[in-house]
Amino acid sequence: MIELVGLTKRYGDKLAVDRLTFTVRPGMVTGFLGPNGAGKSTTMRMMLDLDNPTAGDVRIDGKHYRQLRDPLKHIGALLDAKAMHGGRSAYNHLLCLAQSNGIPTSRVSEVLDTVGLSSVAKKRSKGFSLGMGQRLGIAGALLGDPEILMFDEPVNGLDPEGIHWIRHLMKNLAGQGRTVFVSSHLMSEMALTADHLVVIGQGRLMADTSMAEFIAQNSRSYVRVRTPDHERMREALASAGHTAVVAPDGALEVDGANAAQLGELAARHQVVLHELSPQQASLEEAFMQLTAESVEYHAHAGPAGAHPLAAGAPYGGAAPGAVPPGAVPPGGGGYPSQAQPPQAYPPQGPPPGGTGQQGQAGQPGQAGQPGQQGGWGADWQRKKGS
Ligand SMILES: Nc1ncnc2c1ncn2[C@@H]1O[C@H](COP(=O)(O)OP(=O)(O)OP(=O)(O)O)[C@@H](O)[C@H]1O
Repeated sequence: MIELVGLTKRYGDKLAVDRLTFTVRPGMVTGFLGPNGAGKSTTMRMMLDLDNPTAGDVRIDGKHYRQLRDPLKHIGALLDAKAMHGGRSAYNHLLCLAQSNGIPTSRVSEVLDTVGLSSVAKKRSKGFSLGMGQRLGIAGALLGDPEILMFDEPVNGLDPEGIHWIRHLMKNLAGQGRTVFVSSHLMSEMALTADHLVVIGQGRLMADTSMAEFIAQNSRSYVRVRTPDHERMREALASAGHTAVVAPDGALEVDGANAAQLGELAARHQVVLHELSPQQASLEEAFMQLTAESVEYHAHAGPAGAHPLAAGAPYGGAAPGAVPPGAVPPGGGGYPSQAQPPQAYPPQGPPPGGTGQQGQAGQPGQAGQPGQQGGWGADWQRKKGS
């Protein structure tokens, strides 16, 4: 379990993390989301004692990180896959970590096998691709068989097989009762992996809730209607007081009525339907809805205006909350509060000033803790059994 109480970090004028209070619980995958520069990496660094909080506190199973004996046996982390000695082989990199944390040498080959790097174990890591580096970083996190695992953008650079593998790895680790805390900008991947979400924006806590609740609370549902009798359906909708938005493919997205009501409405007006499908927003849509106002770094994709079909007023009259012209986002979400210039997400390129990920040379305590041999994995096994 990881507990944060009022955790705050200020860099000069910049309040990077603002009084964060939440608990990351065992037995589930907790996703850590936020726009670029929201403070995710800074928060994770403070959890690992790589950065000092300006105020507040963070504890790992009730202790400060620096109080942990052999920290890799308690918490394993992947923060920056490139933060390793490139001249060392993958095997030697892990061997150093193992020896300084009282972890048996045999574990090195085990984790190399787990992450699929056995065949390049003797190769220097500086020749590794991004994805291979990620795998090596993940091997380092798993080395001490810890009960808490933390991954910052773990799928970055992984191929589809690798993404599939890490998804199942995280689920399995959580299924064993471990605490798994993972940040990612890949919403589709997070939707498949995380059970619980912690969302921050500009350093502040915006949500701490289950995946299902998050999507339900931060999105609208609507019904997608496709018909060759466009005009007649439009008139039918207007007569019933429903508002519709035209999706880029010409389908109507109707709020405020369920599929059965719309099917009956169409039947009464003798409108042929080719599609009538209730839509649940995706995690990405819900995330963008919640964080729209806390996005600091906007990219601009070109001239304003979405799909040409969206240029007119929404069908069915000017209902309150109707999407204004040009506001239907690509994909046709049509959420009123996204009525702003189109934005690519995530924005391309680094934010001004960088994200400050320099110097994350692994976890403290990965070196300099010799003499803790013996009992490897015992704590974890004991806790699992208790
Ligand atoms: N060492 C530092 N010195 C000064 N400012 C920093 C430092 N580290 C981070 N910041 C600033 O703190 C804010 C939060 O950065 P952080 O890297 O934690 O965000 P993030 O949510 O991890 O972003 P991303 O998703 O882009 O990785 C940013 O404005 C960043 O520029």
